[in-house]
Amino acid sequence: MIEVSNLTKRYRGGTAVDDLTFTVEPGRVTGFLGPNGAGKSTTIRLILGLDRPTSGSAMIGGRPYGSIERPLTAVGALLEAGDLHPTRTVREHLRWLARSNGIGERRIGEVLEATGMSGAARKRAKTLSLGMKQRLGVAAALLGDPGVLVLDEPVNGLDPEGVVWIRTLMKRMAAEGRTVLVSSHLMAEMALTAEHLIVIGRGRLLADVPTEAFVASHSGASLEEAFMRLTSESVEFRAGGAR
Ligand SMILES: Nc1ncnc2c1ncn2[C@@H]1O[C@H](COP(=O)(O)OP(=O)(O)OP(=O)(O)O)[C@@H](O)[C@H]1O
Repeated sequence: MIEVSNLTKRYRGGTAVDDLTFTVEPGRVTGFLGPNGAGKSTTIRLILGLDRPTSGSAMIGGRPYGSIERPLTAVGALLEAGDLHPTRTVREHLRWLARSNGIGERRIGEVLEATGMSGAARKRAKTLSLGMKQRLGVAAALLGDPGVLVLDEPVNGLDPEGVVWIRTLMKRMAAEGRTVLVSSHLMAEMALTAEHLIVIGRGRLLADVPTEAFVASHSGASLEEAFMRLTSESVEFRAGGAR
């Protein structure tokens, strides 16, 4: 479970996350939505201890990320700009991560298999396509067999087969009782994947609802239309002029 309580992050230029409180429950895929600049990536970075909150807290299984021993065994994360050593091979990258978390060599083969990357194990990171990098990122997230998965825009760069694969994987992980938080701009994809939604705008919570109820409350509009209506006041910039 992920618990975000009164989380606030201010930068010199303004407030990215503004008194955000929500819980991500295990056993279902939770979609994390919001227009550009809403604060999704900042929230995810705060959950993963990559940045310090100005106030409030983000807990994973009751603990801040930074205090979790062998964090890969508790939380798997896929971030938009994953850092890959360019000349390291796929297997070397996973081995390096596994070692630092006390994870055995056998698990590397398992995650390569699970992500369709077995055939690419000896490829160097710099030669991977965007879709393969995404798959490697997912393999790294799965390494520690974690109970919590946090995925920032995982569909980016994936071809249609990859999109179905990641959707199926997230649903299976949730069905196994794991906590799955996934951010995306692709509403049609979220409608198919997420059972629950957390929507933010300008750093604030706009909705924390089951996907079905969210769409139903917007008189049968598509998720995309419902999202546009909810966030229309919260977009930072709009084509054609002022807010
Ligand atoms: N390191 C930083 N310094 C200053 N401002 C920042 C920093 N990181 C993010 N921001 C600002 O915080 C706000 C939220 O950004 P964030 O990247 O979290 O939004 P997002 O919802 O992930 O956006 P997108 O959908 O475009 O990825 C933006 O206004 C952004 O400019």
